[in-house]
Amino acid sequence: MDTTKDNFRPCSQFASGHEAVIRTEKLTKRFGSFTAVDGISFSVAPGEIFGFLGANGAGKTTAMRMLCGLSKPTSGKGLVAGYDIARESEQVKRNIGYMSQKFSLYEDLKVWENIRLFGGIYGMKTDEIAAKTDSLLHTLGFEQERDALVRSLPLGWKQKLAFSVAIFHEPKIVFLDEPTGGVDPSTRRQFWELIYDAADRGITVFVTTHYMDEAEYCNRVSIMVDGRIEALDTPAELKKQFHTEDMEGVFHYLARTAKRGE
Ligand SMILES: Nc1ncnc2c1ncn2[C@@H]1O[C@H](COP(=O)(O)OP(=O)(O)OP(=O)(O)O)[C@@H](O)[C@H]1O
Repeated sequence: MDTTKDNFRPCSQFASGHEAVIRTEKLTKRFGSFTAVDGISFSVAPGEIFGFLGANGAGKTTAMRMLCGLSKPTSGKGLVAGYDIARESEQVKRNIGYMSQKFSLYEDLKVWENIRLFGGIYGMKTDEIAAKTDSLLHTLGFEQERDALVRSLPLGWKQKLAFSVAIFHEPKIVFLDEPTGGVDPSTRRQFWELIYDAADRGITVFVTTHYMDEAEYCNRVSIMVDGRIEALDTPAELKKQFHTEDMEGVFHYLARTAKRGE
């Protein structure tokens, strides 16, 4: 699939509808007297690719950890896949996939062993994992790498495999925390083709990135500054609103007021 913005699907379908798969209301996280996430409210529709942007220290990872059921909110509410992130965190975890640059595959295991391991962790049955492994390796063009140690793969291949493993159990939502960090633009585009395929199958993609070309690929983008969401709309609308030609301009306009991460 072509990931140029002109070929992208219309965004109007993602206006805040009734059937949001992620919905937050004044979601807040404090560490002592410091407010890392400051009352954020937004919703994400099924199959949407939602970009979650912000400068260093804006609060993205803290917010994402709450949405994944890994950290309890101090106040406010969050529903993910229909479950309350504070009270039903185990159900939340069962209905999502997660990938970050820091936490992904086991380098000392083979490609197929990683697939089996994560399929098991996500609750899939052994025969289902075996049946889907061949088709996954085929889709990725990794048939020859089946028995290779993950350590031996180029970074871009590892990230594609990590993403595929994170959605192997067909979760409702996949959370991606800077999934393409350190990868060259051409490999990043290939990675985004996998994201588009997942979204076409109805999987909602919630992604943080520091790359503004990737922000253009999202259906909608939110931009956090010092714990708050300062802007949220389609890339086209944001550019119009901030009178800039690209997302880089929007981001810098908002991020220049940030007190954190200086
Ligand atoms: N466990 C913690 N205790 C105290 N402060 C924390 C804790 N976790 C995060 N913070 C602070 O909360 C703020 C938001 O951090 P967070 O990691 O969520 O930002 P981020 O937007 O993901 O940044 P980056 O892009 O650099 O990853 C930062 O100032 C950070 O130092």
